[in-house]
Amino acid sequence: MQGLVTKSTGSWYQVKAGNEVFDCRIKGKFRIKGITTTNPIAVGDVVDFEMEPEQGTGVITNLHQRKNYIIRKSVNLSKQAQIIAANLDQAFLIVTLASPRTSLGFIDRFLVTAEAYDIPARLIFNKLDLFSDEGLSILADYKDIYERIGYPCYEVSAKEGTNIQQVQAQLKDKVTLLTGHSGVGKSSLINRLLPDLELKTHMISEWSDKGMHTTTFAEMFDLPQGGYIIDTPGIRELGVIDIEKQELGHFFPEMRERMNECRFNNCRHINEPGCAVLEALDEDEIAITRYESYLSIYNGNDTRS
Ligand SMILES: Nc1nc2c(ncn2[C@@H]2O[C@H](COP(=O)(O)OP(=O)(O)OP(=O)(O)O)[C@@H](O)[C@H]2O)c(=O)[nH]1
Ligand SMILES: [Zn+2]
Repeated sequence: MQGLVTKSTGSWYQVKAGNEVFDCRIKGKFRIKGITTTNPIAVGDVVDFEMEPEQGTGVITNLHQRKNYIIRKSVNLSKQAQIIAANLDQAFLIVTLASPRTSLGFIDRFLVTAEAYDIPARLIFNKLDLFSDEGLSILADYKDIYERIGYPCYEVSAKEGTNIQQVQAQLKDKVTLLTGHSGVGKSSLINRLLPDLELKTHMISEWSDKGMHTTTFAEMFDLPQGGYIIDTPGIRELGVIDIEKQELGHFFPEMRERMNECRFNNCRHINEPGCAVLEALDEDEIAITRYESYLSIYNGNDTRS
């Protein structure tokens, strides 16, 4: 049978085929060229599996080719990576300007990651109900920075249900990763998007009862209007295997579209004469905050806030 992996604990996989869901394990080795992963199969994967009638569980026998996948780099130096999810159509970052504040550096690192994986990205500004007039004006500036370079933005209040339909409309028939650092209201927003939340809590406790619960890396939820959202509990930041310094500018759309005009084709856009990026920066065509993020990533400053 062919199915879609909707949840993974590292040793057990929940596989959806038609309207049925099966608990499956892996047999044999699944390797991906170039990286060593701690989990060979992830949420969003399409797999073939066979049922074992005695146990009532399945065995995954084949992994279908992935359109894309995102990973989390392990914190140690073993170069091991964990695949968080596969076959994404888009990724949404939930951000807040206050309580807690998402830094622009954090937003920009997320966007660079999405570009590196070639996954369209959008930003959701949550907690709209808390905004003062001053906050609203900052929000307008931020929206302008990001929409100008091709990242659609939404302003919502998960608490009050404001503008949730705009987000919902974008999710229809797509596989969407939702992410954001702790406290931004990701769970509250998911609750809004999945009216049938009882299902969510129910599934998790059922797995724990069966003793299958270890760490949940990611979980996929059916949307009532069609499509899926992927939640990544406890994952603060997405990792990219490796971005070469020379490549970094390609992952900033506003730099990408100008760098062919730089005098030197190996321009780093830092202090080179005839740099089209620096010129655009001078003329306020490129936001200074975006350029600062470029420099920060380029220099390997890993300030995570
Ligand atoms: N005022 C306001 N508070 C919100 C809104 N959305 C969420 N919150 C509050 O923000 C806090 C964090 O919300 P959660 O939904 O738990 O956030 P989370 O991103 O899932 O955070 P973690 O559970 O830590 O991962 C809670 O106290 C929510 O009630 C909103 O739109 N407006
Ligand atoms: Zn340049």
